[in-house]
Amino acid sequence: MWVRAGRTLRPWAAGAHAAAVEPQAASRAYGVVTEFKEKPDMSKFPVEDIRNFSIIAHVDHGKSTLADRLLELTGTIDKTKNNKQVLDKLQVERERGITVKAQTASLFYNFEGKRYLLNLIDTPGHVDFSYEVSRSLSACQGVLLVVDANEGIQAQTVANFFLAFEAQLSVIPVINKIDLKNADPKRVEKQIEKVFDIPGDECIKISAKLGTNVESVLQAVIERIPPPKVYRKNPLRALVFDSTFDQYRGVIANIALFDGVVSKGDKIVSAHTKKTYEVNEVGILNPNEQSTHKLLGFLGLLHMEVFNQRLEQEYNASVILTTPTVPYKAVLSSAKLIKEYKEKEITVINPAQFPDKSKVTEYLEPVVLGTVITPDEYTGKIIALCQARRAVQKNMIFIDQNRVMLKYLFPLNEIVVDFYDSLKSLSSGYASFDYEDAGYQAAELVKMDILLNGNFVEELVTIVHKEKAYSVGKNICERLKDSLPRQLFEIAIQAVIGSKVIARETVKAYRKNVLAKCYGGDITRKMKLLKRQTEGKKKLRKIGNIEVPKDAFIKVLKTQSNK
Ligand SMILES: Nc1nc2c(ncn2[C@@H]2O[C@H](COP(=O)(O)OP(=O)(O)OP(=O)(O)O)[C@@H](O)[C@H]2O)c(=O)[nH]1
Repeated sequence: MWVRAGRTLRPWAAGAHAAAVEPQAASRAYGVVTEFKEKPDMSKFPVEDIRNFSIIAHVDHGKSTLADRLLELTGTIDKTKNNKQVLDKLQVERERGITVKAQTASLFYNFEGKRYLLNLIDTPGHVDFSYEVSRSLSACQGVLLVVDANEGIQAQTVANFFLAFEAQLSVIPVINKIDLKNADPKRVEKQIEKVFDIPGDECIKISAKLGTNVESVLQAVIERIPPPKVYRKNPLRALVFDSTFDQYRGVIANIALFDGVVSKGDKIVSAHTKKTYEVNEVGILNPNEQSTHKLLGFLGLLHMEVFNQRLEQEYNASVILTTPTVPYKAVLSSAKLIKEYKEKEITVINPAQFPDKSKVTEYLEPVVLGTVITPDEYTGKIIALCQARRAVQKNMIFIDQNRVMLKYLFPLNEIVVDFYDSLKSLSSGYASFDYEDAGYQAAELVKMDILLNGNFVEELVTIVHKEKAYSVGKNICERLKDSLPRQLFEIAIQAVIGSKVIARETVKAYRKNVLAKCYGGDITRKMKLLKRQTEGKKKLRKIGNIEVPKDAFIKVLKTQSNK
């Protein structure tokens, strides 16, 4: 349910109802929803007939396709061949065929003589976007856990299941793609029993693509997921689980209603900021606007490239990429710094502000508990990869005859750039990965600067583990050398810790043939021309403005943590 509020707020009420609902207007605005024959009066819609649920799964296991079928079955959209990932509205989602942003849709479904309101939140499956999953879950009472009948349980299936389990949500296992030639739903059912302790007969076997058995999914949502607990007589209490920005209408918030009602004209207060807003509109469909939610940096290379692409495509913005960083902590020893920061332990997000070792008792780095699920044959290579990323093994079990589940404690900075890409490439795409926050651990860290002809490249300042500083520095210099276009002057690339140069590469200058027009053998004239060229280059080298192409940064980042 959406509501438009004041200049600044338009909440989407997943939990209960809102008073003023204009679904016909919404259907015109967003183009995918057919008009309702009658306007549902949401203020009277019984709370016990509402279900808030999410679809969670590993990437590509078919969440968006299942969402399409559910939208069709409930008459929310017309049944046409063009309904492919209808909830994936962003241009970048359609181009890449993945869900990036959690989307919502409200469905009405008649079952056994009753009309139910089913609020569906489609979530991204790719590991870089898992923060969207946990936020969506906070608005739900249950989930459909979709598992591919051929691939079986993967790392994000496990991670998402535990997010739902810890949030005490009802979990409905759905085995999808049973139409595939290699589908083995029985094997997947057994995996679900073994790993999640859910009785196999609770699994619903479907083909989202063909629509086979999808109706039983809707019925299970009604029968197995409880309605939200909302007390309409209490004062309004709601959780904002997403927000977007419309340049004409302001901030739009998606909310799950816990108590009370929200109506047009209401004054509402943000518990966090204590600011007051006025509700201007209320509805039940999620619009198409962009999120302005500022992020936790990028959560992986795909996340970075997708956001870059979105900013360019949707806002025509030119983007400067910097090295991804994680929030480090420093326990200060310098009395001056403690006074300045007013605390002893500080969090450092900008590497440029990383305090020097002489002013610090210890540095701390964030760690995550990672889950890898892989066919047994790749286990050796994956263990070596994890060790190279300073990870510590916590567990290793066989989840069926030839699939292994590994648990490792990783320093976050070792996986944030390209661990996922490396894992995929060394397992021919078969291994899957997910991770969850596991606090901080002490670490020997240093700040490394990159210099081009003596000038700092701000985008490439990096915090690295002491043990890896030399190889990371060398790798960045080599990568930059390969990606910087040659100039008329020589470029010195240096990796520096403090005043110590730890790696160096040189991009040779273009050599213009100044002797081209100098026919014959006047040696003194030739010497003069060459001397003038050398002096000119020296001058250029000092003042030369070295343009670093944007893709050079991406190339550097892609391989940086492999070494
Ligand atoms: N054969 C078959 N293919 C399916 C089925 N369901 C989905 N697919 C295909 O699987 C691929 C992934 O489907 P999506 O619905 O985009 O998967 P997703 O889980 O939403 O993926 P993300 O949005 O990236 O997390 C697409 O090519 C679908 O056509 C099914 O039941 N059978």
